[in-house]
Amino acid sequence: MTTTVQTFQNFIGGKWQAAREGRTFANYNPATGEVLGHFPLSSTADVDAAVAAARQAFEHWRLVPAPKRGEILFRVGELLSRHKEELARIMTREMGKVLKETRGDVQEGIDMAYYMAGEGRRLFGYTVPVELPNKSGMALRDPVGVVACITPWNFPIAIPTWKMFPALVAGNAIVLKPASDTPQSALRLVEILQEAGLPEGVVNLVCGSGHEVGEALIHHPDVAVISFTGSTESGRHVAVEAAQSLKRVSLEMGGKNAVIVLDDADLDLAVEGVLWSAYGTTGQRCTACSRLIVQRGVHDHLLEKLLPRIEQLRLGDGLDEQVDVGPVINASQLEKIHAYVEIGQGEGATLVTGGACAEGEGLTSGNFYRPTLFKDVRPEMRIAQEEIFGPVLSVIAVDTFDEAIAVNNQTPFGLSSAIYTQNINNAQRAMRDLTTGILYINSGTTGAEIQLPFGGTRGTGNGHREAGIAGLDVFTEWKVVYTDYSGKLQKAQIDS
Ligand SMILES: NC(=O)C1=CN([C@@H]2O[C@H](COP(=O)(O)OP(=O)(O)OC[C@H]3O[C@@H](n4cnc5c(N)ncnc54)[C@H](OP(=O)(O)O)[C@@H]3O)[C@@H](O)[C@H]2O)C=CC1
Ligand SMILES: O=C(O)CCC(=O)C(=O)O
Repeated sequence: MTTTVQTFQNFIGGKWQAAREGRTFANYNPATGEVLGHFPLSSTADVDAAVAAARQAFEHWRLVPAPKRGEILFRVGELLSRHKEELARIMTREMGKVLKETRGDVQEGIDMAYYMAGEGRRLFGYTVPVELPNKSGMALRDPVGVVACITPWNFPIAIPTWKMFPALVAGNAIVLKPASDTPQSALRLVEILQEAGLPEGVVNLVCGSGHEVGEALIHHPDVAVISFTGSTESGRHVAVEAAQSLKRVSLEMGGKNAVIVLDDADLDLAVEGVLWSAYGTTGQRCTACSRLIVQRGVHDHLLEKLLPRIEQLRLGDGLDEQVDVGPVINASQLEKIHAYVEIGQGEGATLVTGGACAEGEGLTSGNFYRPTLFKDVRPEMRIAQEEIFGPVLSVIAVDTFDEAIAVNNQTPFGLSSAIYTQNINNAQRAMRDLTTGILYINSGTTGAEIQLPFGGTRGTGNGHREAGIAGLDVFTEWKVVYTDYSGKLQKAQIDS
């Protein structure tokens, strides 16, 4: 039996169309190696067309009252809910994480749609008293223009929605460039936006490589904002290049997140949090826990409890509801993970479990890596400093809480941290002293909610945040308006 593999298109100016040069690329299921579809391998000409369409649409969209823009997003939320299972399955096939997780990914998009729909009736600015009589002053949020959203493969629906929905409710138009590993999820999301009634040109989708499509967006003079999530290496490049034209850039990049377990912790609770934040989503979350900083008093006992749980994790195709851990995204990521395992061994860390590709029934055609645990890791080792983005956890033993705080803070990243303690004083100190964008007390390092700001310190970002009210900032320009209704030149104006 032959099955035909579908060829998909870009979405530009409200029309589905092939790449102008007619090129395509294939996308594969990381659990099975199956070809999922052919997608446009776009060039600068496609980006130019998409930006022109967005630029034109912006002039109308910015004039649509924000509550009406919000109503369209509300419909998007309803459509995403209706298609949740279908979207989750597309995502699991494209990037491998298990259905529970891809359902959660769609749910984040739904939450963001409803949250930003509400912002259509707020978009709060502020008014303050001014110095002169018969004069008022207010600050308003204006849209910025065309926003380029460049997104990674690990949250193929959620992350595009974190960027697009605040940008849209604020009145901007969009060009989305999805990761080459997950174009179909983005394509289906854009179809839903179209079905919800978004006017043509307001959202455009251009598939293709970072080196061609991404570069063309960074350098395009009509792109006002670049909202990027991905690796530190690519993010730094985006920032450097975009600086030439003083483009606004928001960056969400890597993490080296830690769970701290103190001597007074509830160890059963800690095991649960560590297990799922380290190995859930195959460790491929920017918030994944890759360091376990544990006080020596409970070190051995914690590892005794954790090890069997790691070894019991079931690997396989994420479409199987019995599976706990799906594949790694692609072969080059598999190689990178294994190279880090060799680096860890070379540095003198003790490999406790894992450390090899997984074999066995149902695993031979996919990119599976065994959940891996290192102990005797020192904070300065590369496996404790660099982002691996896979199922590898490094255990660092410490003597004191002070030492735990110092170790947590001594990496180039600062996205998410967690602490397990039953002592309120320790929890309060953690809130004060851990230099992290997100802190969890008595739960693991993952599970962000969209109504609060998301992002990190140090090399994780460049100071911006996604989600919550803060998520509107990069997509809006403050405009201050003074109105003088005295009808005459006032004294303070003459004095100044
Ligand atoms: N802090 C956060 O919020 C999050 C951070 N991440 C980080 O993302 C990384 C994993 O994602 P991954 O997709 O591998 O990251 P990449 O940086 O490789 O890719 C991210 C996006 O950037 C594009 N891109 C690549 N090179 C360029 C370029 N020169 N110019 C413009 N765009 C480019 C990619 O396109 P293409 O796919 O075609 O290469 C993709 O769309 C991890 O490091 C992870 O920590 C992930 C999720 C959340
Ligand atoms: O679950 C979370 O903390 C959100 C994670 C996320 O967005 C990511 O890892 O890319």
